[in-house]
Amino acid sequence: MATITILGSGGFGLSLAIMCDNAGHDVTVWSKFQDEIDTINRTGELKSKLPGVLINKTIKLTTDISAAKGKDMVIVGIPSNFVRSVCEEAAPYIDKDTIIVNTAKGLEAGSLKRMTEVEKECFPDNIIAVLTGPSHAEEVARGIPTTVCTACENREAANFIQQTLSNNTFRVYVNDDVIGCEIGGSLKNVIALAAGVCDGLGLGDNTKAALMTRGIREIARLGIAMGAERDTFAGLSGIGDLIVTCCSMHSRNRRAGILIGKGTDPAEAVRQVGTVEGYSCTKNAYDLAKKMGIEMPITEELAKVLFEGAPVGESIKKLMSRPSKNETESQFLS
Ligand SMILES: NC(=O)C1=CN([C@@H]2O[C@H](COP(=O)(O)OP(=O)(O)OC[C@H]3O[C@@H](n4cnc5c(N)ncnc54)[C@H](O)[C@@H]3O)[C@@H](O)[C@H]2O)C=CC1
Ligand SMILES: O=C(CO)COP(=O)(O)O
Repeated sequence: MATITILGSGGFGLSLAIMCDNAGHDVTVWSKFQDEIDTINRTGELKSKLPGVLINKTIKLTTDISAAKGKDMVIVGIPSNFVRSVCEEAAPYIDKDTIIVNTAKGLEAGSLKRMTEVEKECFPDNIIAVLTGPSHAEEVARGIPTTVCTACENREAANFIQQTLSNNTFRVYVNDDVIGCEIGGSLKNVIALAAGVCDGLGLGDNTKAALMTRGIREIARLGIAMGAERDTFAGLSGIGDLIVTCCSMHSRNRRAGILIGKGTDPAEAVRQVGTVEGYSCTKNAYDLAKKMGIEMPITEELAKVLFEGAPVGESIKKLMSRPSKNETESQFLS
């Protein structure tokens, strides 16, 4: 039995809490918002985040962040925009031997840092790991078979996370490539948003296959330039998460994209859907690509659609009329 505090009572935090509680771990969920906890206590669920899923009564719920003290593992389940502020708030209470497990997918605005880099700044003495992969909360919470991976510079800690979180319906692989796992997990949201736009426009399956295939290429191109391993992008955190997010109606990124494709203003589409990590990640990834001199044509066009009012039709035309390429020669280079 492990002692685990999950920061964030959103869909993913709650789904992991249910899974860990079912596996016999001692689980506490922290929320910044008393109303989320009151709603769960009153109704047994949090319909706004995880409709139709009952939250185990054995899970402890609190707004007191000192509940992160004395735990084997603290799982960060907060949208990326708020990871730094929540981790700074938690830092005084976190013991040095607690393993921090990041699940947030995104890059920090401004600094363009990965989430585990942000967390390392907040918890300089702790081991920081990432847990990522194709894992929609709606399915994790219902015990639908799911595979993910965990990456950490400390192999012993990664093995501990694997042993602690694996069960009959949740299979955790260890991966040694922290950068690749985080970049794949964060940037697939950009491509999923674009895939949603194509679906909203009523484009075809060929289009989506093209977007996913060329999308993982440009994600890998950026990731490799940052120090990631090429193979990682063919794994769960890369193509695995890209497939589920581009194809599932659970995906908020895809759903926001569908609204945009049907003509809703991008900022309004995000407002309607809620947590749409791919929105800010498109800007952050595009800024990072420019800074590093990496070509990311789909990300660039999506940034223009989302933030500069570029017509989607023009962006698609531009992508389709780029200079001819040899797929083999240009594999990860352009
Ligand atoms: N939902 C999913 O299927 C999965 C989500 N993730 C990632 O997990 C992270 C969290 O996503 P979800 O749980 O889906 O989000 P969500 O929208 O369901 O819930 C977000 C939760 O974060 C907390 N929160 C929001 N604003 C906050 C603030 N200012 N300060 C402190 N806490 C705040 C609240 O407890 C809120 O319920 C995201 O980065 C997402 O990409 C990763 C894998 C799967
Ligand atoms: O990361 C996810 C599934 O692995 C969740 O995707 P959305 O944020 O698009 O819902």
